[in-house]
Amino acid sequence: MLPPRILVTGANGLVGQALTRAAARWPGADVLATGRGPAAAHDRGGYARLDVLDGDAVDRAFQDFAPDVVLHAAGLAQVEPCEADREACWALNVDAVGTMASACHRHGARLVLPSTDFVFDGKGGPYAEDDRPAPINAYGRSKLAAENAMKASRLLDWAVARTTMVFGAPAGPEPRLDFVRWLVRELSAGRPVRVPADQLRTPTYDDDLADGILRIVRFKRTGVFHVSGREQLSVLDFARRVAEAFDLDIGLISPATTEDLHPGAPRPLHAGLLILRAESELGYHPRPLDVALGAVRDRLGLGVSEA
Ligand SMILES: NC(=O)c1ccc[n+]([C@@H]2O[C@H](COP(=O)([O-])OP(=O)(O)OC[C@H]3O[C@@H](n4cnc5c(N)ncnc54)[C@H](OP(=O)(O)O)[C@@H]3O)[C@@H](O)[C@H]2O)c1
Ligand SMILES: Cc1cn([C@H]2C[C@H](O)[C@@H](COP(=O)(O)OP(=O)(O)O[C@H]3O[C@@H](C)[C@H](O)[C@@H](O)[C@H]3O)O2)c(=O)[nH]c1=O
Repeated sequence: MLPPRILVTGANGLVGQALTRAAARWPGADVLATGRGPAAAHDRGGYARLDVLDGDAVDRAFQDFAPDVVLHAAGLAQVEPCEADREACWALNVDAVGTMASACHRHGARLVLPSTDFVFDGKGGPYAEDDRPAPINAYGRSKLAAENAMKASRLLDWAVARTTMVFGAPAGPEPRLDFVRWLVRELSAGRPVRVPADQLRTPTYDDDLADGILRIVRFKRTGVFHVSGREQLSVLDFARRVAEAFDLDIGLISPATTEDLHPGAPRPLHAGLLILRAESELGYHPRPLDVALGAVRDRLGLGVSEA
């Protein structure tokens, strides 16, 4: 396909930054990164402010930039805040997706939405694309509703990329750290941490996720794809692997139950994603977990040579 014009929303976030970097590597592609505040880190391509809750601003962005593809990474990706303010969660995670799908339909653009393994109930993971969603918290319900809003829209050219427990090393101010950077910060400071031993996930390196999503675009695929790491492990075991990869003290990590840690916001326990479809149809091959953790260590300037 001809190099497309790609609009990224939520481009200051963890997923949005990775998508912007990956899109900018597409030879000839024109990339517009957009976000609510000032640009966090976009040294290639353009950046513009765009509040996706503002339908008029979304329309203007389509008129001005005329995207062929929208990678919609703006969202509320935190479980507790979604429980605490369900209206705000719904407005951003569901209504704004409907607005974006309508705009894409009117302007003939494709739409790709990152979603989550939290659309499932955690009784039977890791999950395949055609397993039955049954979310157990407000965040998961909002993401499933967003998926359904895309399916119900008149837009034909849409894709959902479900992922989980994304980690990386994004630039800029960090209101909320991902699991790996949070753990590295705590262990580096010598603080003990309690992490869930009863949750299974398939943690995902941000650059691998972005590669998978750009493959969906390049191969013009539609529908639901699972794009995550391939290794399923407990959050406790993941924490231990992080400690090993960063030469930190494993003894500071102790097991807890999800119920103890998150009394007001349940998580699916046996979750994580099967990526067979992405592997076979997109040639998506995420790097092994330890290689990904080494890459994060390098990106954070904590590699062996820098240590
Ligand atoms: N992280 C994960 O493990 C994970 C797993 C599964 C699915 N996902 C999905 O991936 C997407 C991105 O998540 P993330 O981890 O990148 O979250 P994130 O780091 O919190 O990034 C979300 C971005 O959305 C922006 N945003 C919020 N409200 C906005 C608005 N009204 N207009 C424009 N931008 C707005 C935020 O802007 P500010 O910087 O101004 O707050 C932030 O930069 C979400 O849909 C999430 O459900 C993430
Ligand atoms: C980042 C962080 C984690 N933790 C501990 C408690 C959590 O149970 C555990 C795992 O952290 P997280 O993966 O950030 O928790 P989480 O259960 O909120 O994560 C989820 O977030 C959703 C947005 C995604 O869609 C899901 O795929 C998943 O990644 O680590 C903290 O105590 N403080 C922190 O700041």
